[in-house]
Amino acid sequence: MGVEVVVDGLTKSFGRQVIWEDVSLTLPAGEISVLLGPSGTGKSVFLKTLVGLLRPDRGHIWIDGHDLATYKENTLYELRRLFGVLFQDGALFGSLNLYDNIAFPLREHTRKSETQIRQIVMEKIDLVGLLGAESKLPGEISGGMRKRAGLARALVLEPEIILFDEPDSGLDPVRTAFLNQLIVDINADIEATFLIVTHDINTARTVPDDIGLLFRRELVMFGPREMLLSSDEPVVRQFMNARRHGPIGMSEEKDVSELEAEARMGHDPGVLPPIPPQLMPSGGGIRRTQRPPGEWLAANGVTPPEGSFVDEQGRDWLREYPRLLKAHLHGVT
Ligand SMILES: Nc1ncnc2c1ncn2[C@@H]1O[C@H](COP(=O)(O)OP(=O)(O)OP(=O)(O)O)[C@@H](O)[C@H]1O
Repeated sequence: MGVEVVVDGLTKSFGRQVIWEDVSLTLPAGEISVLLGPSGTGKSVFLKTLVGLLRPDRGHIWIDGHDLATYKENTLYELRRLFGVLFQDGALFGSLNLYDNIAFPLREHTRKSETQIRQIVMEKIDLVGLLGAESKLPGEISGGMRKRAGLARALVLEPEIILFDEPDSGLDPVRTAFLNQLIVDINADIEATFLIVTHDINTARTVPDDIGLLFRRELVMFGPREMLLSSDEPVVRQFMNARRHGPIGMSEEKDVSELEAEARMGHDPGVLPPIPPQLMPSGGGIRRTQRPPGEWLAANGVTPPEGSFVDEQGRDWLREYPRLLKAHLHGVT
């Protein structure tokens, strides 16, 4: 099971440029969280700060009773092993084949024999669907394959927390759908804590348990997926539904005259579109940390729009989920 990450009052600036201030959130153990925000709001800086590559100005990052924000470099090294990171381009070594790339952290950070390493590497290669491609160089394979190889490498040291920096960047919609399914399946399997930075609104709407949104140097909202998908807070409604109307403009913020013009026309949060069902693990399982569809909405008295929780095959997950859960529990006991 992954670990909880508690971020408390985190602030980061470069010189006089404040990137974000007083960010507080909890990544629940074993859950999938997504961090959103317009370009340049500091999502990558947040990931780098979490993993200890950048030092925050203020605040705390609590993991297992340790505050990463105040750790000395030599102890940080140990704590960093809790993390697996999938960088945007996979960050593979161009001169090493996929096998050696994926074996690299094991050779660097463990004393495992080559036989043990082979077993782990081949298991991860199989998990990400790259069997047969082990001897290829990164330059010889597609961007999607490079990301999957990067994911295999992020998994070999059995991390408790996995950070994904725009896993869907540069991928076509079909490859993105496959990668999202892989992410959900891996979460179901290893139950680590996941944080995904993405611009892909479909990923943000269907994959996570929790969503956070950075805007104007602060964390506007962080909470259960259904809370953000049904929110009428203007910037959240605009971003979650990819609309032009709202506080976010072409460059990061709309200027005062644009906002005044919109205000004169009245606040228009737009009609809330149906809330899609959450992506389920393939193979009919349920993730241990998954919440039943509609749970947050019901607990908070929010009625979802017509057509919510219906998938592309016409299945209504408000009805489907309890059945699946029952079958799952019977299968387990
Ligand atoms: N090492 C650094 N030194 C100085 N400024 C930096 C550094 N790293 C990032 N920045 C600045 O921090 C700001 C946020 O950058 P970041 O890459 O985190 O944004 P982002 O939200 O991930 O953007 P995008 O969605 O476009 O990838 C930018 O203005 C960037 O120039």
